[in-house]
Amino acid sequence: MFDVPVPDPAARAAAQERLDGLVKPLGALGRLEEIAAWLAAAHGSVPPRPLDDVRVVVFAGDHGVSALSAYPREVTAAMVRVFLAGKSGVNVLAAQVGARVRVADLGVDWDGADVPESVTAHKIRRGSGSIDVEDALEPGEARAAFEAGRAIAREEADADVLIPGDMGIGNTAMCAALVAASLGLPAAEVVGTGTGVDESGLERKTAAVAAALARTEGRVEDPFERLTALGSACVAATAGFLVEAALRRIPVLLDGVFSGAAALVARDIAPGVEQWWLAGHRSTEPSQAFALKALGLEPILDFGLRLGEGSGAVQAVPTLRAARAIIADMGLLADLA
Ligand SMILES: O=C(O)c1ccc[n+]([C@@H]2O[C@H](COP(=O)([O-])O)[C@@H](O)[C@H]2O)c1
Ligand SMILES: Cc1cc2nc[nH]c2cc1C
Repeated sequence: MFDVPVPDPAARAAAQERLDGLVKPLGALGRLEEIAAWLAAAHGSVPPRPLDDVRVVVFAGDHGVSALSAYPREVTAAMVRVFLAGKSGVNVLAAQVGARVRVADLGVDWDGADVPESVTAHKIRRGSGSIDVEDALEPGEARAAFEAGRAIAREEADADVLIPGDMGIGNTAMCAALVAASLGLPAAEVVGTGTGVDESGLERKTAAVAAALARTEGRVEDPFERLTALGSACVAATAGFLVEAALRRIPVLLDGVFSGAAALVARDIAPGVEQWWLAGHRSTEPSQAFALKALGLEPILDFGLRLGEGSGAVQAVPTLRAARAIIADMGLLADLA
């Protein structure tokens, strides 16, 4: 069991009092005020710390159901090299807001011989089982991956905000299955087009997710069993990363469908962790919408993004900085001449 801390209620109350006294009509900065109070509670200070140190960790892994993607399995490993070269979407978007990007290979199906040890240090396995016909992970691997994700969060514990990203061809089918199993939803409601499958691709994907749910029915109540049956090493690690971030009082901006699926499982493992999260953006995947609704999170941005990698969440960083700025720098009504 985890003793999840509660974001500081005194800092939240002090932030709210200051927000109410700022030189504006009461509540006129809307959602920005909510975010400012949330950030103050998470950092335990008014104003919150400047968000100078924002870090993205891209959890990479292959999936047994990669044939359900619009792109070939080999893209996952190739993209690890793109992240390292600084040329991915999230590298470029993170650079815009001064965020750092780290990639962690939890389960890519390659040897990655010439990538830095820091990338593969927490590797659990190569690929995962094809969840429509077999378990994703061997017994014990879900917990090992969860612990690996916790270790990664400990390595990044100086951050002011953490962002989980993802790279893995086929991972949207895995996410749909995890979300469906977590919330008791049918495959047809949660499966989306991922990287852009056509109508027949969507049918095949829905059938595979339905088969995965039928195969594992009755044994996915336990979150670690759910990760073993339907998840992957990278999503289990992300759940561990989210839990450890909350234990260390680090606020998190969730990204797309992969974040949402990991977050649902993390919340089942450690209830209360969701208080440490904001949803950076709404992705196009239906299972992300279900996950965010169940977590009580309203996305900050809605740009129709479906890239993953952490790319949507990094774009919400300026909004968090704006929320901090109002509380740090605006004048007070009481000082009006
Ligand atoms: O973040 C999202 O919501 C999202 C939606 C669609 C696709 N993706 C990315 O695309 C890959 C998974 O798509 P697919 O079609 O291969 O399952 C994976 O690398 C994700 O990061 C991500
Ligand atoms: C090129 C490419 C980049 C990605 N980044 C995240 N998912 C991806 C899927 C593809 C196909």
